This record gives sequence, structure tokens and C-alpha cells, in this order.
Amino acid sequence: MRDHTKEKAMAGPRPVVMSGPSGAGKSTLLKKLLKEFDGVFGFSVSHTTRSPRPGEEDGKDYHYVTREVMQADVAKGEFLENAEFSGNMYGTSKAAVQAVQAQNLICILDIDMQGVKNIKRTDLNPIYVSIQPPSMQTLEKRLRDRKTESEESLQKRLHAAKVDMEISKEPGLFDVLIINDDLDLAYGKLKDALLEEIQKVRDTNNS
Ligand SMILES: Nc1nc2c(ncn2[C@@H]2O[C@H](COP(=O)(O)OP(=O)(O)O)[C@@H](O)[C@H]2O)c(=O)[nH]1
Ligand SMILES: Nc1ncnc2c1ncn2[C@@H]1O[C@H](COP(=O)(O)OP(=O)(O)O)[C@@H](O)[C@H]1O
Repeated sequence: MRDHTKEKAMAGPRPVVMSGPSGAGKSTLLKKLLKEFDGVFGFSVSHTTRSPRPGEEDGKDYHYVTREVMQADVAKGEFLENAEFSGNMYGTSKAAVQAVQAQNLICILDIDMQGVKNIKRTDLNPIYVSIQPPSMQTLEKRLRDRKTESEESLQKRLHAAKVDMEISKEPGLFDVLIINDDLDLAYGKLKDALLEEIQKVRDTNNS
């Protein structure tokens, strides 16, 4: 039998992978995109074993699950990719991406560096965007001011950030690299990079 998965994936708009150190501003930027371009972008809701933060909603920010459930679902082949980050499991289910693509929306994935490397082995064919902080000092300040992490979790994220910032320099890994210093400037660059894809969705959905 012919495999139609690839054709189906390629028929819709290209997904967007946003990666970069924890605290670089990925969620802030993608929330702005989802708000400004309602009906163009859709968020791939990942699974995680970490606890919800105040204000986060199950099924919207993440699907919050136990390690047992997540491991079983990974074993069943339900995930496109999954990774361990800062002591918790995270993963993109095939259903999360399909739910967005079924609506002919640009699917946005917010994933770590291991996720980027694993997605490269699939046929998702996304645009890879790296969001980087202006410096380690700024990153630390933003993470502290966000007040979501314990000191231990903060240190783990800062360590992972150093590794991430090194690997991000690898030529060809990302299509677009954005330094999130001034938020409006960074958001403008992100929109510019995605303009062509945004236009395609608007043309298709208006015709
Ligand atoms: N590989 C992978 N990474 C994910 C996924 N969902 C979130 N992440 C990454 O996990 C890391 C931690 O996310 P989170 O706990 O929400 O913290 P935050 O990035 O500091 O807001 C970030 O680098 C996310 O990009 C996923 O489905 N797969
Ligand atoms: N350009 C910016 N200038 C100042 N603060 C920012 C900027 N971008 C994001 N922030 C703040 O920094 C913190 C980390 O951003 P967030 O979007 O949560 O990062 P990530 O999703 O990459 O972990 C948040 O409190 C956010 O409000």
C-alpha cells in the first residue's frame, strides 16, 4: 500500500519549530503570533510530566501527564518526538500536530534542542527558528523575574541554556536565528521570516 502520510503532511502549510534556551522568549513570541494571526497559526500542545504553573491550562499550554502514562504512550508509538529536559519528560504527540494541520493552520512547535534534532529525522519539514537571549546575564534575569522556577530548576535551565547556545551555532541547524533583545524588534523579525507562509494560508483559506 502507498504511504500517504508524507503527501498529506506536505499538502498543508509548513509547520514552524521554535527552539532556544528556556527563558529566551519563545512562549511570549508565539503567543503574540497566535493572537495577531488568529486563524493562521495553531499551537502543537505538547505533553509534559512537569507540574502546571499558575495560569497554565491543561490541554492549552500542555497536556499534563504522569511519567507512567507518558512512557506507555511513547512505547505505543503515539509521539513524533520526545525528550527529557530538566528532570521532566516532554513530547509532541502525532495527534497534537494532526489536530492543527487538519484545520490547514501553520503548526507551531515549541521544543528543545533534542526535539529539533529528532524532528529533523521525520518528514514534518518545518521552518526551524532559533530564539536566543542577548546574553546569559539577561537570560538569568528574565528567568528569575518570571518567578516560575525553584533555584534548582533555574540552575538546570541555565546549564541547558549554555549547551543550547553552543549547539545553535551549528551551521544549517536553523533557518532563522532571532536574538530577542527588544521584544517588538524580535517579533517583527519573526513575522518577516514567516510572511510567505502566512500569505499562503491566507490565500488558501480565502479562496
Ligand atoms: N523535545 C520537546 N521539547 C519540548 C516540548 N514541549 C516543550 N519543550 C521544551 O521544554 C523546555 C522546557 O519547557 P517549559 O517547562 O515549558 O519551560 P520554559 O521553556 O522555561 O517556559 C523548553 O525548551 C521547551 O521548548 C516537546 O514536546 N518536545
Ligand atoms: N524581549 C524581552 N524583553 C524583556 N523581557 C522579555 C522579553 N521577551 C520575553 N521576556 C520575559 O522573559 C521571560 C521568559 O520569556 P518566555 O516567553 O517565558 O520564555 P521561554 O518560553 O523561551 O521559556 C518572561 O517573563 C517574559 O515575559
